[in-house]
Amino acid sequence: MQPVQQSLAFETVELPVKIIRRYLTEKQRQLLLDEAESYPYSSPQIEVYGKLHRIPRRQVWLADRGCDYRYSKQIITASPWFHYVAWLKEQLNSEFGQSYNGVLVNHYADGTEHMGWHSDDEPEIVSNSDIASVSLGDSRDFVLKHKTTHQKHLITLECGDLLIMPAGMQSDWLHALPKRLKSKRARFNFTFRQIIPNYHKKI
Ligand SMILES: O=C(O)CCC(=O)C(=O)O
Ligand SMILES: [Fe+2]
Repeated sequence: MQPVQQSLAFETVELPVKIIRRYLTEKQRQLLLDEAESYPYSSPQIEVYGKLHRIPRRQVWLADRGCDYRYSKQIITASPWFHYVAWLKEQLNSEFGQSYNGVLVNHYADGTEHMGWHSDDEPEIVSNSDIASVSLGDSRDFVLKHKTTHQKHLITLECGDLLIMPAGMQSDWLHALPKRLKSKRARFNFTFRQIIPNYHKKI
């Protein structure tokens, strides 16, 4: 038989991030989901154009002692690590040659909860470190937008997926987790970061 001639022209799109689908096994997903139900979350108020608003999700910052984080003009003190998330941090550090010392865990109760456009470019993040993002629970769309060309990418993140945002991409790209009103289930996201210890300590 004659080989079929490929007549379609395929465009290859270079993403600014790397995705590893189903990085966590079913068992690991379950253990981490069960643990994440009991983290000490809160929904702090943040100032947007001079007005205070509660963030539209719950979050907690788990990190090594002294690795406090500043989020929208507020210092978030580190809460201690939990067993499975600490295991995952060690796993990522050894597999990807990183030195993560903190993780921001976001809990979105359903598709009404979301996160607006931003870059993870706080000055306490070690500049040559990647950010590793692990998703659990319901699938949600994650969007990227280039700051000058406005080029956009949409990636549906599913339970157990790992997304790597390489060092340097935050200066060119914004990202967001938009509302998805059809989503009725909860989603957890873990963004592992490397922070300069004691950055916010007054001398
Ligand atoms: O929930 C997500 O996938 C995005 C989280 C995020 O961008 C962040 O924590 O900075
Ligand atoms: Fe982010």
